[in-house]
Amino acid sequence: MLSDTARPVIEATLPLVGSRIGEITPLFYQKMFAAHPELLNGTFSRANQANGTQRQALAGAIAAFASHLLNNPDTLPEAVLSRIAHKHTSLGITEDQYQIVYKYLFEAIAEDLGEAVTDEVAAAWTEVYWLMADALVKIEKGLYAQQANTKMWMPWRVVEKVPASPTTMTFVFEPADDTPATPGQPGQFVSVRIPVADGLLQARQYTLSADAESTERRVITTKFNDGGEVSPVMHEKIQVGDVVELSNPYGDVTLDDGDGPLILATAGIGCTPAASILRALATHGSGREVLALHADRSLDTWALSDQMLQDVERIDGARLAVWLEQAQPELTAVGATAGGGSARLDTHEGFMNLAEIDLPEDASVYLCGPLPFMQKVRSQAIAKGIPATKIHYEVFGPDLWLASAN
Ligand SMILES: NC(=O)C1=CN([C@@H]2O[C@H](COP(=O)(O)OP(=O)(O)OC[C@H]3O[C@@H](n4cnc5c(N)ncnc54)[C@H](O)[C@@H]3O)[C@@H](O)[C@H]2O)C=CC1
Repeated sequence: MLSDTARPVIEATLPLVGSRIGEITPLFYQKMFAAHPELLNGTFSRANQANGTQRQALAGAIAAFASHLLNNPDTLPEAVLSRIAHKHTSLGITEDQYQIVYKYLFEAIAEDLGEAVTDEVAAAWTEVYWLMADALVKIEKGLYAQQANTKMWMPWRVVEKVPASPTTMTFVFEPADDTPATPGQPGQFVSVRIPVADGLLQARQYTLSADAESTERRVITTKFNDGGEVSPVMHEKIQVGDVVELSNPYGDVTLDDGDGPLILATAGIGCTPAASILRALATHGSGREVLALHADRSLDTWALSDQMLQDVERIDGARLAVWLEQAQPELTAVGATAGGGSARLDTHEGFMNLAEIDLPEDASVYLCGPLPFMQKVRSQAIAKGIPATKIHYEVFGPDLWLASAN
């Protein structure tokens, strides 16, 4: 916990650090990459550096962590740390890298804040940094220890590559060596690491979209991001037979093993964790009550629609409702695809609105989709009486929800 010496210093300087964190974090990354360019080869995302989301997420995490320490002196923000640790382990982050980050972060703080960084201020913020770093290292060691192997990256061969909608592609991989694979959990992701156009290695996280528990295959569904670095290579260059590097599966937004009702609310390519959860429930013959809700632009853009509809059909207690921005005269055909199950398919126009439907009592809610979608649907769920503690959400990429909350 924060020491009695550091606490008043953090209290006094948090507003200043908070107001300058947007300037400090880019300076930090600039200094760190100048000294350690190798960190951009396979560890940090060059795209998230270029578009500024990585530094916004770091700024948000630091501010959230320091505020938490002040407001809740006896606890650590477990949810924030867990999310970061799962992302770190999927990228193979090691303990010694925290020392590198410390050095350049504190150089950036000193340079930006100048004389305001007295020895006392530096010592107090150093304490905050190591409280956070040590907690992350501990969680990350635990996550690495749970794996079936000690490797960060393993070769997997593409055995299938099929479009899941006009802009999305499902890839199925099988192991390309005899490294024992860790079974994943529905809701988890793997990092995919490939060389991009100029030969630099870049990694991205993709949710397992089916058969998450398998050790024999990994299935992901990726969206083509025009102007992106990784998905265009995946969609246009990677072919069946090619070998790519995958991490072990990570991610803490996973299906709980209770038997209570579930609401899976997704939008766009955010459908992947829900598709994986539905597949697992169908495979295990689950008797849970499941309400799957999905929002998309049109029927055509809805990736994995057939898979989701078919799995909903296989789960006795499952229903599905979709919201499509564009009116779809052919919507009734959706039920037909799923074997005549239109009675369990409810269709709406526009953005998702929970006020339009009945929700099961006492349900756990899983959200995944663009940030404004998740923020709106979370508020709608709370307005319908679902406690915030029962609402889980998965953020693809740097966690800008945290940043936007500060
Ligand atoms: N959990 C996450 O962090 C996820 C993040 N994303 C991010 O969102 C980006 C766009 O994903 P796409 O699949 O292309 O989504 P999209 O832009 O096609 O939108 C999908 C659906 O989300 C809903 N939506 C979008 N904006 C909304 C708003 N302001 N209010 C309410 N609903 C809204 C609409 O129903 C829309 O049809 C991705 O590139 C990714 O960065 C996407 C999926 C999951």
